[in-house]
Amino acid sequence: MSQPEPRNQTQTPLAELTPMMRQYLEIKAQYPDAILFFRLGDFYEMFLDDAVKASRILDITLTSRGKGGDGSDIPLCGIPYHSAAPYLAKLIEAGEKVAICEQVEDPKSVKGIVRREVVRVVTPGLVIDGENLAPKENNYLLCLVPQETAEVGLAYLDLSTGEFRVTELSGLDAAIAEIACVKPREILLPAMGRDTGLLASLGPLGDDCLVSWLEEWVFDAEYGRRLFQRQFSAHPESMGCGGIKTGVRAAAAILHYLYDTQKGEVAHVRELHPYQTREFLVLDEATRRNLELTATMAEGKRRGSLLGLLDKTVTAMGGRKLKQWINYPLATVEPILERQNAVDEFFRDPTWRTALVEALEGVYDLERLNGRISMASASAKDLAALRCSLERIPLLLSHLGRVDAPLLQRIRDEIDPLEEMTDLIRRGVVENPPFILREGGIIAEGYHGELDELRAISREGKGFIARLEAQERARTGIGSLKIRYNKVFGYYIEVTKSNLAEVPADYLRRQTLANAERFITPELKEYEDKVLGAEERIVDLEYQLFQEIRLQVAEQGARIARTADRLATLDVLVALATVAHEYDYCRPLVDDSDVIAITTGRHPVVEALSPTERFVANDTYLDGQENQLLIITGPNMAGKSTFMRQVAIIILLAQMGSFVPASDARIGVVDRIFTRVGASDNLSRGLSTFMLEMIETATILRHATPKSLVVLDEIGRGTSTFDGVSIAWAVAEFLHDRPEHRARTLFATHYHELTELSVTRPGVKNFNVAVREWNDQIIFLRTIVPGGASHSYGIQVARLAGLPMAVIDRAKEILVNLEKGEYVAEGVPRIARGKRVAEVKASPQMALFADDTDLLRQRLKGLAIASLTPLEALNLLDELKRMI
Ligand SMILES: Nc1ncnc2c1ncn2[C@@H]1O[C@H](COP(=O)(O)OP(=O)(O)OP(=O)(O)O)[C@@H](O)[C@H]1O
Repeated sequence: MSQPEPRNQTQTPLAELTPMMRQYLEIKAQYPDAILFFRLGDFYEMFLDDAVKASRILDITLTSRGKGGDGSDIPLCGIPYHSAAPYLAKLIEAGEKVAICEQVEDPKSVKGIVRREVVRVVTPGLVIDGENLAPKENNYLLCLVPQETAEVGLAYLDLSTGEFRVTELSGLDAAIAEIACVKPREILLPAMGRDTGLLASLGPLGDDCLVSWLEEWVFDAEYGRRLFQRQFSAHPESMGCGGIKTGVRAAAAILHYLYDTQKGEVAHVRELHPYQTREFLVLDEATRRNLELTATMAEGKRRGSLLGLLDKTVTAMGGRKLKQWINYPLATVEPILERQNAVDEFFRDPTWRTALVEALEGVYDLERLNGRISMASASAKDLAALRCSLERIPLLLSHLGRVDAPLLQRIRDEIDPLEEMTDLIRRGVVENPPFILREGGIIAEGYHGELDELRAISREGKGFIARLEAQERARTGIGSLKIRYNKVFGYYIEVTKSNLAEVPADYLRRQTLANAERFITPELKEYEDKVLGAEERIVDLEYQLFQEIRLQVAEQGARIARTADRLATLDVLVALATVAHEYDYCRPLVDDSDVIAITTGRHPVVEALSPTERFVANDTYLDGQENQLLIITGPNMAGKSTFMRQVAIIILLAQMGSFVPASDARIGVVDRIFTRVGASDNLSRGLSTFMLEMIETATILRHATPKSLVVLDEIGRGTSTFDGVSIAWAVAEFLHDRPEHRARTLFATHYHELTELSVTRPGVKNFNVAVREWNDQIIFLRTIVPGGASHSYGIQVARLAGLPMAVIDRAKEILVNLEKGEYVAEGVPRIARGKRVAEVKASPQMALFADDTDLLRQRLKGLAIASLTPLEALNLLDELKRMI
């Protein structure tokens, strides 16, 4: 959804419009690319093109209001302001921006038109309200600053949590891979990129999110420094961003956009984390997709992906952190071991894990609560949720009393119980406050003296009325006398017509009804003022006190953020231990060697998704030397792809700090995993399957290092057999022979010729996936065994797939003849039997050919070879040749 062109809202001259419409158009002109929610009393109204668009998206009635200067109706639609949230969510979900324009003066105190201002622009990348966000997903706004010659700058922010990161990447391809990993909801790009086809180079990534173009001056380095100063009170250099100037410009542009849309401070965005992708195990876009790390390839679902399997986290923060760990596995041994030690400690003690999970279960999304609190949009319910969460901390800490793993010790020491804050909210806010802030009932009894007094008056007043009623009944002797209340008259005494004679002289008449009269007394009036005044004051005071409490909590935002982060890490570590225990994983030995040795490894997702079918485990050994490149042959459907993916996933799991699905594993840390697997669905970039395959292969050959893992699945199959074999062969040689690219490689192929590489290349080893033939059927054993496969069994697999028997039989005939190298005159494989033979014979050409053969035969039969001279023999040969 790229940003629409600014529209010409109306041709009407401003002077001819009503003052309100003029005000509307003036404000709208400042927000041409947003839908303007224009506050009119209890409604947000939308006009003109906005109204047409919004009524369609929201499925609400489009009406019209007055006339424009040209006499045409002005389209209009509106939504009630107090229930705007779901409508807003729907527009954002549809990729729209919404500018919220409020009345900033009290209409009662203004003559003429009330002043209005846009107080906030909500955009898909800057959503903070819980109901618009998936709990376990981040909501990122990303900014990309491409450069011709230097590094590309990239920064992204989740405003709902305050997470803000920045990096630089070499080239647009690397940046695109990073964008695919971050999956932002909105991308900011420099306006100059409009003319250079920047959006087109982003391909489908640009279609999945809103693209907003920012003017060039926003990216000015000096302006960026000023924004850093305003937000962080620091220079980029002191924040570790000295070496990434383009990255800093991207981050600063995000700050600019934030200020421009939020109109207020965003104090919870208090840190910016610079990072380099090479600090992590690098995975390109295709590899992430192929390995189905966070979404399945076919449907893009979380369920069925690695994330879906591992996600035993119980907090939303933990869920998001786990996804980050999968997206950014580590690439150095020390921190991996640190996580492993922690997982190991939990792994050994299921009871302890259960206790921790129970304690964590009561913890709400502290990161997002913190964001809303700091942006003053948190409700009293949010504060109560914060209190509930913080109340779990003492219990959690008591469970972490004795921990050995240094990471766990750090987590324990850095989780801040924030007792004084828990105490403040407990004292200040009632246990279960209402959602609405302006109707009272929020602040707890005993928190504020004046509030308590006012409440007593209000309560007392009500008691007084009841007593007064009894007293007046007794005084007047009118049993049916009632004291009532309505909004117009306040409190009054009602006496039916039949009792009017008994009314005392001090009653003042207020209203006459058909069969009753209403009176007041000075005493009643005095109490009324007190009670009603108190109730109004209570609501105001409660709101003021609530804001004070929220502000005090906001001041501790940094502490809440740190605690939230540590709790999230704890949640992930416990989840990984739980998975390891449930699926019987082992702790891998992770080191700096070149060895990848896996004993009885399994594919974690395939294994878990088909619990009825036994998953056959396989060993793997790669060392970059004698076992550097494994050629894996075997029939279709045998399990080659599954095996190779499983090796890649086991490495990734190990580098996340997780245990792995194997009985034993040693993983020499890998710098990048490359995969070239099957046909990609990326045809929308306008490339053919083969072209794409070759582009991906080219990338691999350029970037693979001896520390990388390369997975190649049937490369070359998108072209003719001879071309395919040649390319596959040359690629394998390249990866073996070039020391700088000697990556540990798994190479699955149907070209059995490739197994011959092992004769001349010492690092190449052949393996195949074992199958057994039985009664012309094929049974998949799924075990990887040394040696090359003898057959492809493609026809047997086709039979399993249900191809008609006629086709299967015919294919077998053709295969036999192809294998014998027999061809008919036209180069078609010679046919032993079958229908086509008869058809061929019946054709006139072939009949001619048959006659010639007979003639040839007759001529040869009649020859007396012994009596031929050499010259006659030569002439005869010439004649025979001409005959055919
Ligand atoms: N080790 C295993 N144990 C049990 N089932 C397996 C195993 N490996 C693979 N499978 C199952 O076999 C099916 C086919 O596996 P896979 O796609 O890996 O075969 P392939 O050899 O790559 O086939 P093709 O050459 O046609 O791409 C998978 O759907 C998977 O469920």
